[in-house]
Amino acid sequence: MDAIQGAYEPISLPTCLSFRTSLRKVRSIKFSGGGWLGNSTRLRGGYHDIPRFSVRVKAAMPEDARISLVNGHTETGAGKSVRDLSNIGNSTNIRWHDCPVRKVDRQELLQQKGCVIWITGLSGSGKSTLACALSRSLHSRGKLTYVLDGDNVRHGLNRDLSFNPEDRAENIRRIGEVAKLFADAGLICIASLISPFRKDRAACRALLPEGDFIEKSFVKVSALFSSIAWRSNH
Ligand SMILES: Nc1ncnc2c1ncn2[C@@H]1O[C@H](COP(=O)(O)OS(=O)(=O)O)[C@@H](OP(=O)(O)O)[C@H]1O
Ligand SMILES: Nc1ncnc2c1ncn2[C@@H]1O[C@H](COP(=O)(O)OP(=O)(O)O)[C@@H](O)[C@H]1O
Repeated sequence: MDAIQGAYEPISLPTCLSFRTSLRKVRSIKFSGGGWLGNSTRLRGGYHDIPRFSVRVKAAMPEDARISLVNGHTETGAGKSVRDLSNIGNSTNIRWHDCPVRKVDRQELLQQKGCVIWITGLSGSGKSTLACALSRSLHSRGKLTYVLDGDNVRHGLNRDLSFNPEDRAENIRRIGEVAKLFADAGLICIASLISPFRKDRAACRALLPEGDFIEKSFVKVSALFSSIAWRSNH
């Protein structure tokens, strides 16, 4: 797997990079290419054991600059292009704005951990039933939840999408991004989608810190729970 999984937040070129990495520990980030002299930035606090971080670059970064992550003595990431990591194209106007009220503050207020529970399974397998039962159960325990159901989202945000593989991927990508925002808001977001392709679900998982994306294949894992939930209402 690539050490650098792609842009985590919008990157405001040329001064700010923020991304996720699959490396458990990253010691420094190395810049090269574009006439740069292989600058290496040591991350404060030694090793970082979080899967994402931001780095501010003071000098202007050339378009063909490449970055690598250095993990101890090993250099990984194979010089990913900064431009490839950006999801805002050539714009230099879009910048990431941090808000002083952070996820931890919202979690503290709500007394819960924001996360995504992703329920996947075939059409008619009981995903929506399980999502609603779970939401009701958590709600009754004072937990704030929100269900993102494939059917419902296709009535609005994703009404322009069909069921071909490309549109399904886009459907899942958008819902993954919305789910990430809900989790960041401190909610327990329950996404209920067919989401048939593992790579699309993996991309959604990669948007969140480790442990904050809980995936359940409805048919295999949750059938029993669903049966109980369903029977208790029928
Ligand atoms: N091929 C095809 N043609 C017509 N309608 C279809 C098709 N596939 C799915 N559906 C219906 O769309 C509902 C939502 O699907 P999803 O958004 O969860 O699918 S996906 O994740 O994008 O694969 C889905 O809801 P559920 O039955 O609740 O899964 C279906 O009602
Ligand atoms: N555990 C269960 N046992 C029997 N029927 C169920 C169960 N869970 C859901 N159902 C029924 O199966 C149908 C499909 O459920 P639904 O939750 O809409 O599935 P999905 O969201 O995967 O399409 C509904 O009629 C629902 O009432």
